Amino acid sequence: MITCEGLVKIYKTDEIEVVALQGLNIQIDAGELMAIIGNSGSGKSTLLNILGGLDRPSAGQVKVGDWDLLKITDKQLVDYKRHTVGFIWQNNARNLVSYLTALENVEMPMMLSGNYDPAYAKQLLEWVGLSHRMNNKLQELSGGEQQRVAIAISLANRPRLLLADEPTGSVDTKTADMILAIFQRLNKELGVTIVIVTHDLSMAGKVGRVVAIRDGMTSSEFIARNSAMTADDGSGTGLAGDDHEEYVVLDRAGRLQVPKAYLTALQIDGKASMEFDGEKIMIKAPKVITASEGTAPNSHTVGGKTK
Ligand SMILES: Nc1ncnc2c1ncn2[C@@H]1O[C@H](COP(=O)(O)OP(=O)(O)OP(=O)(O)O)[C@@H](O)[C@H]1O
Repeated sequence: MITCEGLVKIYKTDEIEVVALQGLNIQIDAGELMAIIGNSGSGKSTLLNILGGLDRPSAGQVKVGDWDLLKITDKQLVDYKRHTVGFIWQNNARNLVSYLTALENVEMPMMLSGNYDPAYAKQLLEWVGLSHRMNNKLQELSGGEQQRVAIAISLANRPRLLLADEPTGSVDTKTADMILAIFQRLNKELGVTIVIVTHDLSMAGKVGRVVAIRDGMTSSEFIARNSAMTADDGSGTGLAGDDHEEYVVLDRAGRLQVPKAYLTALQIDGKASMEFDGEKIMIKAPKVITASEGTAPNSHTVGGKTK
């Protein structure tokens, strides 16, 4: 459903340019429920905003279904946001109207977009487990309940893709589990593709695939073997355990990102030597060549003279 290839996003301000995404590749299948993790500033929200049509890519390829988000016109983008994608933020509930009921809050955007469907509004609140709180004013609901109203609203336009940026960032563990269970149900029963950006490793650990972003590029991927992944292997993500297999991501040109911790441990800086023994590829610190050792290993001789 989603294909990003060599995706670049550059933010330009008066004096500086920030390269938020530098040639990111990612493929997300229709009907997938997956998570994106990464340190602060790695480009997660930038990616999500581009996929949600809130921000424009600078270069590369980004396709969602039949939509090409690099070439899309402003008018088509409005259509895309209205019909294809739903968005959930950490503090979504802030955008809700406190003196309206939960149901009225779901109905209102439906009315504004000309798709008023009261039966569907009720069904959405049932899906998020709030049928008993439908007629309560928003201010009477807890933070977690308000976030569930926000999830119901994000589905009001029947999107095929749901993007959630830190959806459990400001709720307790029990509510976070409940929100994840709602996502799992929506994914299974409605077939909505769901992409979650999160810092919450326990949440990431409960989905089938997790993609780690580092410095604006996809660096590694964790695929579930069984269910949960919680153990920290020291690789910096805290995700690889017995339950998930970690893979390094290679782009089309064969480039990969080597974790900084590995490079530091081997004091590799700028150059490395690479060997292939028929089964494995080994990356090592370059051999230090002293004057007494003579010719450098990467030089070659032509016509008897060293070049
Ligand atoms: N509107 C903007 N203008 C200029 N720079 C920006 C803008 N938005 C993001 N950036 C920069 O782009 C980089 C990636 O930011 P982004 O918000 O995508 O990271 P993130 O991984 O979501 O971080 P966090 O987890 O802290 O939200 C950062 O260096 C950030 O400062």
